[in-house]
Amino acid sequence: MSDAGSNLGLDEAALARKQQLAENLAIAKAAGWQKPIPFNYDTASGEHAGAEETRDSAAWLSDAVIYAWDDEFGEIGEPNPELEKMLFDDENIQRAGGAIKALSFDVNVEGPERVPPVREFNDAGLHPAMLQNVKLCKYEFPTPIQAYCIPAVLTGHDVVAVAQTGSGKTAAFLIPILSKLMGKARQLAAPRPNPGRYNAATDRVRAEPLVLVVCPTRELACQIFDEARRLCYRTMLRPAVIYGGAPSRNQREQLEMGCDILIATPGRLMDFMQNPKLLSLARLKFTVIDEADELLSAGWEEAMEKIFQGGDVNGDADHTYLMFSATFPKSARRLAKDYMEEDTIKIKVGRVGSTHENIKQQIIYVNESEKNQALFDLIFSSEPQRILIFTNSKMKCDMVDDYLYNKGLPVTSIHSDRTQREREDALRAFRTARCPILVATGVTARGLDVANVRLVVNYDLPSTQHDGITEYIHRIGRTARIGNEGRATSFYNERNEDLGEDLCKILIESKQEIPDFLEQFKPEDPENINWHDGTDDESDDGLGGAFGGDAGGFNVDTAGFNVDTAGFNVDTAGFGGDDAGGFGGGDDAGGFNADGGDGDFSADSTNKVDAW
Ligand SMILES: Nc1ncnc2c1ncn2[C@@H]1O[C@H](COP(=O)(O)OP(=O)(O)OP(=O)(O)O)[C@@H](O)[C@H]1O
Repeated sequence: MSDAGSNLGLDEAALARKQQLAENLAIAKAAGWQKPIPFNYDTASGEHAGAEETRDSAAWLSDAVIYAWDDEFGEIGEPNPELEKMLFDDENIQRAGGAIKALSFDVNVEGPERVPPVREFNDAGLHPAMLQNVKLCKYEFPTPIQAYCIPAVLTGHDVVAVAQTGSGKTAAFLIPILSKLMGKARQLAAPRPNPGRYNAATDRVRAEPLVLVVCPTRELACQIFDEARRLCYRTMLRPAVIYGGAPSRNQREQLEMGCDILIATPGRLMDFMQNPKLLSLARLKFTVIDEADELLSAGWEEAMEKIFQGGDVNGDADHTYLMFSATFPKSARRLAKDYMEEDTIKIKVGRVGSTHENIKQQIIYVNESEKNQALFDLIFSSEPQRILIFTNSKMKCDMVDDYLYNKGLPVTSIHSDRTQREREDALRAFRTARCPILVATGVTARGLDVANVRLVVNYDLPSTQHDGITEYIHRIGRTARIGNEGRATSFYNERNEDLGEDLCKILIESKQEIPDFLEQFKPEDPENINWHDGTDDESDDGLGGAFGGDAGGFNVDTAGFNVDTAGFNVDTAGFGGDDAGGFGGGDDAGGFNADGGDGDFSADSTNKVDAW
């Protein structure tokens, strides 16, 4: 065939593709989907444009604006209406939904002293600035994990806390920690230039944070930073975030202005820890390990060692450690014990690794070769909505993205081979619904909090070799957050039989329908499920059995619990006021008894009621 002939062939094929795309676009449009926005990799990738050059068009998340404190301010800084609007009134912020009751589980607390739950933020003894910020966030009531974590942090003991996805764990640690520091920031914080008159040439300082929050993914780090920006509003506490993939220079510049709350991914943290002129951890009062079971799993050992006892990390007893997650398999719990104090307070909401009924889970049988069509049918079976689709490999992720794009749908994708610029842009497009469909690998499963994700699709179910049911719980937890409702549809076939049993158990536990093809995996006694990962096995979990069945620890009956009559006095409980530094709030709170009794607390008591 001549060159001209082959060109003609190509042109025809290209023309046919164009026509097909136009037809697909028309179908998608008729179904209500907006036009897809192609992602321009040429201009956005680091190689072509250079990370620094694209800064003005799309700032790195680490450069997001924080409240500018002025040393002339009194206890609480002047309001900044523009920033306030940006931080608290963004239409894309997640808001609590009406189905909040589903997050109500038995709360099991174990520790050396009584932890009196707080039913209202007003009663939690929070610093006035924190209380204001909580109101601006539109948080009306503490979630169960917050109700117990706020007072638990007050006791000064280490804390391990486990609660379902989307139940407000980030605020559960940030609110008490930051509130506590607000009353003492002037004494505790390292000297730093007055931000109002900062001169980068002469005023740079070493960052000496009081709080370190470590989490496994960059996206999650930025999200925690966002929450910290909100909760530090109008205070002198300066949050900063450091994470891989984005230019170190920007992050270094932020640290050089001073930093009280450092949110970090482990790799970048270790890099920066090597430069003692830039970062010192000697002042740390709190270290939080978020998604702790992930960070305690293989691959992160070196980072964890350094964070717990490396370099100049404050090794004094006034340094409190906290660990949080929605899942905590037994293997991770054993490791956690090596790092935590003996008298750690352990809080679990419901069964460790469980999920809630607000997620309507559906498992459908789909052969590998039919998955694209099944996905198409699923997407078009309901109104346009925000959808998150998980695949097990980067290649599949790209393939599904291309497939949906060619079907005329507004889709984008994210995985670990993408540059950080691409990752941030994809997530921004998803958050703002410019691209309401996001295809992702597991990298984004943990922690991601995007408002209004109505449907999660497991195009591939996670294999048991890659965290199986634990990853499933985190993935489906991207929908139905904080009292909202959502659906999680998973494509199942014979390749997923390894997951069948656990899947079946989760469906039973969360009162979902069991499809026929999973009947074979039904446990003999559905009322009494045995979780092989040890979540219901309290023996030898390294944490004193705290995360086992009901017999370990105690259940506090919050239904019959009345803060006022129970004699709990917030003023003496430690937070706020002049005495804000007295982390011995637990001493006073120790006399508190949830049943209004004599305060003779016993860790074995099993007063059972539900929270929230
Ligand atoms: N008390 C509250 N009232 C209303 N909304 C809240 C409250 N506390 C937190 N939120 C919001 O709930 C959402 C989910 O919180 P968060 O991301 O901390 O959940 P999580 O428990 O850490 O979930 P995951 O396990 O998936 O990481 C966030 O958007 C947060 O702003």
